[in-house]
Amino acid sequence: MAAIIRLIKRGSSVSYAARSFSSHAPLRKERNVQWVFLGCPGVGKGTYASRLCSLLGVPHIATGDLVRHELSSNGPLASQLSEIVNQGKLVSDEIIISLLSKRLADEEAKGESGFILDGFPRTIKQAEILEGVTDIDLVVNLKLQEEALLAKCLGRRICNQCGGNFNVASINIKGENGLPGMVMAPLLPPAHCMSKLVTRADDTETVVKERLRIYNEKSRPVEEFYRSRGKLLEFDLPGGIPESWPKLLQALNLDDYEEKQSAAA
Ligand SMILES: Nc1ncnc2c1ncn2[C@@H]1O[C@H](COP(=O)(O)OP(=O)(O)O)[C@@H](O)[C@H]1O
Repeated sequence: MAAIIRLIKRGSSVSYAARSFSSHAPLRKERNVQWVFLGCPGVGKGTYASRLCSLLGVPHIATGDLVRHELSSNGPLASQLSEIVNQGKLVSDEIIISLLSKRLADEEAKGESGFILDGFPRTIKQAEILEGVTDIDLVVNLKLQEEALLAKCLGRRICNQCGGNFNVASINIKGENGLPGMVMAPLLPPAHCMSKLVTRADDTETVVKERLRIYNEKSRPVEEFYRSRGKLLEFDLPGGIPESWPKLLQALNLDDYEEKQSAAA
């Protein structure tokens, strides 16, 4: 990880580790996974990436969380960032890479290796910088239809005490025009979080629509970047967590990994 931090900081294009994972190969032991989660706002990158991180024992690094942490701690970049984030725009590559480098350095100091990146890279420039400094094994592209994305963002609630992520939306989209229907039950918080729920300032209808527009303009090309390198695993979410999680594990060849982990525990 040290090499990644140094090189990300330098913006160098030196290549780092050897390739070690293809989407259908079993997990190898030499180093932990280095995966990326792509997908539109509201698709559930954070939910599925953090579950996989717990399963695989790697840090979950979400650049959106790094930005929100900088905002809430009133760091030197806070006022500049709040304006950008609350308009649904992207933070500059320079600022994101500086926040990410700091986080990677912290993980390294804790002796962590491997990672799942969530929300990075989001531009071709970020993807090129990342490619210049380390080998990404696999990129998971989570997909949901736009109607569900909007409903999920508007229904998202966060507990301001424990940080838990919940969703009050009850989604029931009828199948039409060749698109499948979709039912997603709300993900309600436990009673002790109920009175502490907050909504993200950028989860309003206008800002979510702008974030979706920006995703299509700036981040959609990142999918092609990884598709052309044979690293993209497309995953259409079939519903909420109960339906999607087992299918995602299957797609990642991790379905019996979860059983082995619980048996070993
Ligand atoms: N890689 C990135 N590049 C630029 N801006 C970013 C990046 N990651 C996060 N941000 C900023 O933080 C905001 C919140 O990010 P995130 O929680 O990942 O949101 P989303 O739900 O839109 O995927 C983004 O709208 C953007 O302003």
